Amino acid sequence: MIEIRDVSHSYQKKKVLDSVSLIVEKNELCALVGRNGAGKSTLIHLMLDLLPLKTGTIQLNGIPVQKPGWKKTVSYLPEKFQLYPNLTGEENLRFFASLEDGTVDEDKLEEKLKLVRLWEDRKEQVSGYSKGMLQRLGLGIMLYFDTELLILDEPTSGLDPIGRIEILSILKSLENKTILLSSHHIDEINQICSHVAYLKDGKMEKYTVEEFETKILNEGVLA
Ligand SMILES: Nc1ncnc2c1ncn2[C@@H]1O[C@H](COP(=O)(O)OP(=O)(O)OP(=O)(O)O)[C@@H](O)[C@H]1O
Repeated sequence: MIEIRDVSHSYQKKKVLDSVSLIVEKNELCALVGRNGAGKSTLIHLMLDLLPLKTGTIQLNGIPVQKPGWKKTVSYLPEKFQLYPNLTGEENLRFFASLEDGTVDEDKLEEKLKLVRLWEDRKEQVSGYSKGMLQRLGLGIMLYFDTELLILDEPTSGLDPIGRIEILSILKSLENKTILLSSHHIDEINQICSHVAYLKDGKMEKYTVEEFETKILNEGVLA
């Protein structure tokens, strides 16, 4: 569960988030939507303690961000995940998996590579991977940690239609996950999300996908 209450953020004198509140319930898939520059990345960075939270509170699964333990509750997939191009897909996953305590769970490694449909390509250097494969590997690394809470920054950005469908179908297949993903595509929001958190002029409103389509979409907020 994500609980954001009265969060504000300014860059110099420019107020980007103005007393933003949002609850994402357990097992909910919620899209984070707003025009370019609306403050989506800023909010995500505050949620991950990548920016200092000065006003308001953010709790992830009941743990306030900045307090010990919150990092273990959440995994984040940035828009561009930095992989090692000269390592294979499997070696990349192995590297990130081992960062926690130096060990790798071999069964889990296989399970996640199969889940993101890279088992057959695991021995190939990632410099030879397509954009879609790179993004699926990033997703596999994220899922290796088995956190209940997932935050994804434009997970299908720059992918061709097939690459997007592959990412969406993996996300759709996940069980017992609470997911917040930023997106500019109503078709993908429609396919996998139940709710939309809409940022506009520094304010946040939450809608069901149906409400969002009827009330907001004619404002032309999405690509
Ligand atoms: N480090 C910074 N210093 C000053 N202004 C910033 C900084 N980071 C972001 N901004 C500004 O804050 C506003 C919100 O940016 P942010 O990246 O959070 O928006 P976004 O909704 O993620 O945009 P996009 O959809 O284009 O990724 C923008 O006007 C941006 O120019």
